[in-house]
Amino acid sequence: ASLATTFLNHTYENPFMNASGVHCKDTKELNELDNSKSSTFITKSSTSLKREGNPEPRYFSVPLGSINSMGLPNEGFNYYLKYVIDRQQRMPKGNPAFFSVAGMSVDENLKMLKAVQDSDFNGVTELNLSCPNVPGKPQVAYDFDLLGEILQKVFEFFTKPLGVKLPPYFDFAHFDTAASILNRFPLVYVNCINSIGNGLYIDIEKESVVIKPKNGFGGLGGEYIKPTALANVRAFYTRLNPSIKIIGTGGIRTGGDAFEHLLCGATMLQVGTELYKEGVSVFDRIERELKEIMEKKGYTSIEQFRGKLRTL
Ligand SMILES: O=C(O)c1[nH]c(=O)[nH]c(=O)c1I
Repeated sequence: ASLATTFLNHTYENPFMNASGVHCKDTKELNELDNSKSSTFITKSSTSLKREGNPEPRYFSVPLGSINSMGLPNEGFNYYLKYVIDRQQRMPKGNPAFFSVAGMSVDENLKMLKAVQDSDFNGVTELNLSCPNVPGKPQVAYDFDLLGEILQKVFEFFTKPLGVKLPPYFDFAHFDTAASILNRFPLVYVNCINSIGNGLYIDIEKESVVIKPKNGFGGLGGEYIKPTALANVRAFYTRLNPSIKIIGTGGIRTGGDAFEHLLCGATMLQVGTELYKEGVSVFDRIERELKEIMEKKGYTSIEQFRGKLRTL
């Protein structure tokens, strides 16, 4: 069975990559990703200037997933742009990389995207509209007027491939409204989902929360969020123009989880919490498991079942 995946006219050897924010903060982590069985990588969401982020502990692995309130710590926009452009020069035949931006304002996002547009970067850009952990900043993707406004302004000048990272939605009216806005723009993908915002994990022995920022409230990842992630992948796959692909993120821990995201219609698959727990060897394991499932079912390619989720 082949895991070959064509996305934006490029064929990747498999659909797997990291989720932004995990194992992608600096050159060391990005190089390790690039040298792993991950088919490509995405950088940590960047702001114009370097940010320290929230006080620690701000990420905590728990049995069924993770909780985080990182607060957008990153090395700054120029650091990551330099990394991806140096890599293009080092590896001209390398798989296109993904570059994530998460400005603290519409203007900051426009400024970074203009710089990407004017740069030699030839990969894919992800506009993160769903960071749940910057105190006082409501998520753009939960403000539908702002969502339409920012995309309108972006596509007045941005002509390179652009996707958006979305938070989970939980209501059909929201799926419908979000999709009707997104369908107005030449996006190449939507990435569903970001962490489920503002969960609370308690350590019963200590009778305490486990992360310092926001009195312990943080974005949930891992097994907790797979049903919500699958629903969002399916909801947008069935609502968006076929030219807008879906990247499936959330709760991918095994080959079976990956298969389920593909059944819902995902093209690329991102691994976050499980990558944090296992390291880059997680890609070897998940790829092997997905191949085994496909062979047991008699599939030789992903196209044979992508999006073909049955209903009753
Ligand atoms: O707190 C973070 O840095 C963070 N954490 C997340 O769970 N999702 C995000 O998009 C971000 I920008």
